[in-house]
Amino acid sequence: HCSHELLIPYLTLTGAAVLHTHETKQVLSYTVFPHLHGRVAIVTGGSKGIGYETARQLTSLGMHVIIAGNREEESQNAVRRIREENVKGKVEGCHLDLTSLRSIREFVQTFKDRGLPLHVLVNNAGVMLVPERKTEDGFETHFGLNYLGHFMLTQLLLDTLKHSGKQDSCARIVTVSSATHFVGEINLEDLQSRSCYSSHGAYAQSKLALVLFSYYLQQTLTAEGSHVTANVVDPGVVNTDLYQNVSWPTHLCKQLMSRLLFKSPEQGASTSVYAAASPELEGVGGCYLYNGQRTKSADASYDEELQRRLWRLSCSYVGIQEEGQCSLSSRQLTSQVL
Ligand SMILES: NC(=O)c1ccc[n+]([C@@H]2O[C@H](COP(=O)([O-])OP(=O)(O)OC[C@H]3O[C@@H](n4cnc5c(N)ncnc54)[C@H](O)[C@@H]3O)[C@@H](O)[C@H]2O)c1
Repeated sequence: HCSHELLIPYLTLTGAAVLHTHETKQVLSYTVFPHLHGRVAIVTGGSKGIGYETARQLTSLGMHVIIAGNREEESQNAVRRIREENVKGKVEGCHLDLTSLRSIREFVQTFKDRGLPLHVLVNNAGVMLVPERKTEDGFETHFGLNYLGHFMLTQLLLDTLKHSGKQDSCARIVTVSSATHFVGEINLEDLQSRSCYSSHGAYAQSKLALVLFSYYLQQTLTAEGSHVTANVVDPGVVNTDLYQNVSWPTHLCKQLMSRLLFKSPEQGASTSVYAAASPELEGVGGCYLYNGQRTKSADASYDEELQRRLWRLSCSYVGIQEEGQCSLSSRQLTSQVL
């Protein structure tokens, strides 16, 4: 973890340059996507950046989109801006703070109380390179928010997804990872990065964990014969606020080059929307998608033993039995982690 300090700036700049040379900054065409009227989606972190564009584009395809975010005003602004476009679907905001297991439970309860189906869950929210600090439940922030928060959210919504998916129209879980997962390492003995904290290593670990989780989830869904699919998306290098914590030289480079080399948020959301809505991916899960195409993820992400061990540990961290039932209260959980 501690030797990662230059990797994210390096990956960002080389990734952006590769993107530029291959001219892959196009927005995928949505005209081929079916109208999705009546289908319900939750987009975490849908108030800005890639998540906002994902929410906007899914709404324009006719979906009922719930923007799940931790900043009330930002979410309401996003909802207002999307509504102003006279889009075909419905959009609304709902409070969700992924750094709090209590907030995740409350969000899911509020959603379930409405009796709505759920056809698409986009696990998009994330932070990068935040200084060392803990979530409400005592987890390292990247691990707790980017990975474990989405792990918990997905687990709690799985029954609704399973009820909503049909044989010819599966419910879809779309999880946003990053090329940074290629340099990630999972340290099962120290998932909270206590022995040596590196914000770069912690971010990369959280993004690799999301890929491992998604693949294992797909295996269990297939084994059960569920009509739910799980795919992972790499949005590319996108001009968003995610880079607010990078070092000042990287920030300067980004300021100078982002317009030319980085994808716009709209372009960055293309693959998430593709994974959420494309007929080509009907019934297809367990893929790593980049620029609207299936591609290979890091070798470590296919390690089934690692997937299983991470899954088990994650279940114990959030107090969920492997069958998906809650066994521990938040209070027990906090004392266990701390
Ligand atoms: N921008 C890129 O180049 C890039 C590259 C690879 C992967 N990604 C991934 O794309 C996803 C979206 O990032 P972005 O680039 O749009 O960044 P962004 O900073 O614009 O958006 C992040 C979103 O996450 C939300 N969020 C942050 N903390 C939260 C919390 N505690 N609870 C709920 N929501 C919270 C924010 O409110 C925001 O809506 C992230 O998972 C990121 O890791 C981005």
